[in-house]
Amino acid sequence: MTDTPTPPASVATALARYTELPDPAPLLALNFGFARARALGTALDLGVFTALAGAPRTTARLAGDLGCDARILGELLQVLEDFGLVSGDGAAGWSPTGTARAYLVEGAPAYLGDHFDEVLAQWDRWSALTPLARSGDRGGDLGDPAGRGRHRGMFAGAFPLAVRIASGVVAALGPVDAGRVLDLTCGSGEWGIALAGADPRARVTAHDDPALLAVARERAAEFGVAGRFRFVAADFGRTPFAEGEFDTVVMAHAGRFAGRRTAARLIRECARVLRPGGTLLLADIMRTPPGQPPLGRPMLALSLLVNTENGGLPEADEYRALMAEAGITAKECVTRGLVTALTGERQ
Ligand SMILES: C[S@@+](CC[C@H](N)C(=O)[O-])C[C@H]1O[C@@H](n2cnc3c(N)ncnc32)[C@H](O)[C@@H]1O
Repeated sequence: MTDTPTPPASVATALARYTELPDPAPLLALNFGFARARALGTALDLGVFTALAGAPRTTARLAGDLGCDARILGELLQVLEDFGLVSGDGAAGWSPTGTARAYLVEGAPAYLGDHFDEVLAQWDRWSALTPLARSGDRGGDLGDPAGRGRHRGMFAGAFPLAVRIASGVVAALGPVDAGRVLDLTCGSGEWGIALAGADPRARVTAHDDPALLAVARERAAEFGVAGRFRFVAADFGRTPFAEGEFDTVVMAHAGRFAGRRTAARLIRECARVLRPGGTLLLADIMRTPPGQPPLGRPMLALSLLVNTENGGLPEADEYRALMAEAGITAKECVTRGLVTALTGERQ
């Protein structure tokens, strides 16, 4: 046996400057995160998961079917295997894993590809984060009322995620007597659907832009509650609703995109159309829900600065203050994952 030679003292000292440092692996993963997102986006663009869902295919066959270069597609499939999204191999055939079948195959009820597309479409805006950080000049249109309907993939495409949370929050709030419900800026309608599911007598008015209402209508039908829904397209600045018309009003995920001034206006509108004693359910991602871990909140806060003109993550107490100004007394507070729901009673 030969002894491993001891490096000269000067080499050992120099080496220690590199080996006795914290593990850099998390930094490398962060730095390469953009490539992972792009690889998933390209697999969705090409329709890889949808094509493989029918029957396993070899790399060569899939390349022919999708009109792709077999070498690059082969490497992409290896990456997707590494992500846990396909299994098999290039010669015997690839198949989507359970996660990919559930969320990445077009036509699946929980398909998230439209939402992911819209998130990836923020690429250029995020690439300009450095000049934004220097100048502070914001300009994204994600919260701009004029841009509504353009972000259908972002909002309606997230239904499979949102309906789980909305149902969980409604269940956590306990038995509901929702009555006449208004879901203001309802998106794909998950909150109205959750309330209609919890209260078989609830009748829901779903309000948004026509493009989003078409999605809400389909989703309400999917859940068998469309017969208790009506759909009202209107700008939230000029709604046709009467004073005190509703027992329950939902305002979900609107304030953080729109900014404080518009959120205050929306909460005043909720108060106006609620009957005295009626309930406001205000759900949003809030900055620091008491006793909750941050999860992805800091990144979402940054995303609102990148993608909206006025948006930002609000504090629950800011919403409580806006509710109080509008004549609504805050009551319960429930957090599920990233979403916090405040309830309040109209005075
Ligand atoms: C972030 S989404 C929230 C959707 C839904 N409430 C939810 O919880 O998923 C905001 C919604 O507000 C709608 N919206 C934005 N500006 C609007 C306006 N001026 N009038 C009516 N709806 C508007 C958009 O179409 C979009 O569906």
